[in-house]
Amino acid sequence: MPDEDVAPERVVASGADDVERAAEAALRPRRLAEFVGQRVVRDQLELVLHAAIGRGRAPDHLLLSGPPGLGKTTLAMIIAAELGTSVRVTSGPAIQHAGDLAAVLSSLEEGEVLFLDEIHRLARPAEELLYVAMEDFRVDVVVGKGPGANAIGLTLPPFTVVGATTRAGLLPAPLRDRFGFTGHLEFYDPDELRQVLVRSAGLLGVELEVAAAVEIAGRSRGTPRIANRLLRRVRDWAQVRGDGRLDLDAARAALEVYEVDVLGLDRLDRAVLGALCERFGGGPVGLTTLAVAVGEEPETVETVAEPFLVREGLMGRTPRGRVATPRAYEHLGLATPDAGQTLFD
Ligand SMILES: Nc1ncnc2c1ncn2[C@@H]1O[C@H](COP(=O)(O)OP(=O)(O)OP(=O)(O)O)[C@@H](O)[C@H]1O
Repeated sequence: MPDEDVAPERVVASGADDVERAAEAALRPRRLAEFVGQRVVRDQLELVLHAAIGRGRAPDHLLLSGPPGLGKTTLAMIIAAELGTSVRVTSGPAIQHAGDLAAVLSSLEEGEVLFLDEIHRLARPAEELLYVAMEDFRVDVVVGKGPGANAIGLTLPPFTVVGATTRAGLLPAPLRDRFGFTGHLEFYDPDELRQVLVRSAGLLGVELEVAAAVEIAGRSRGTPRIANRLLRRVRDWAQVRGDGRLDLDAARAALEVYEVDVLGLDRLDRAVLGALCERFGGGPVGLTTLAVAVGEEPETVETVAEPFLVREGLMGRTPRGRVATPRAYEHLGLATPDAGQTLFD
């Protein structure tokens, strides 16, 4: 799970736990043509892949970057499918020692894709081993221990690393430079999310009315993972409390139960924003003070609530602390401080 997602139980958290990943697997598009949105990256990838297929060679190593839940894992699987090859999956945190990576690398078949999720979290020795493997298709395996230890160089068959990262900026330059292509995934617009939802509903075998799809899409924070999760919650509501139909009423009622508002804010987001506007007069206020006011750890406020609030233009970060924007007051149905002053001046 990406490190910024510390609260997987939030219905709007952008990360996923293992149970959810299993549910997601069934909804993954399998080919590039089924992958909704991300027109630029899709276009670029199509070129890279078709050129490699035409030459009968493994393509350059490919890096995918962007926030959690936008489709990096999905694209890695699609890349392997388009190349007609298999994919081996591992991640930075799963590789404890360089030897773990050497074992994976030396078992790769010709043309295989190695998907390295959260590549920015690889330990240094493993990273160095990866440089050599990516550049020279070679891995040095140390046999024995102490003074009698011997490094044996193994030649690897050509393969393609697909790296995924939520923090491209954290990748050391030598590692970044070994990728021949970097695709940046962007947040999806509501119409793209609506298409994701319609496709997912079809796969789940439920009928989703257009108005309900639009409603869910608008509250999904630009993220297909969240859209699919909200769809499953709406389906639950329709089954248990409704008449089974996924219509606008069901969508609104379910999202109210899960306290996801019209912008996709949940209870924590609103608590942070409410404290900022009402208790601190719109700020500026320090992160720690703000976190204490809502009974959360500063890290949770900073990594879970804040990025979306800033992206939505509801909160600003200044050198003196966090500030609420006029849009925040408007969203919470509060009078802006300026409007208040005009009343009493
Ligand atoms: N473009 C898309 N079209 C349709 N479904 C998508 C698309 N992108 C993502 N999804 C769906 O969203 C879910 C999450 O996608 P995925 O696991 O690929 O995200 P991720 O970027 O790898 O996230 P993480 O960084 O947390 O691993 C999956 O169920 C996937 O099917």
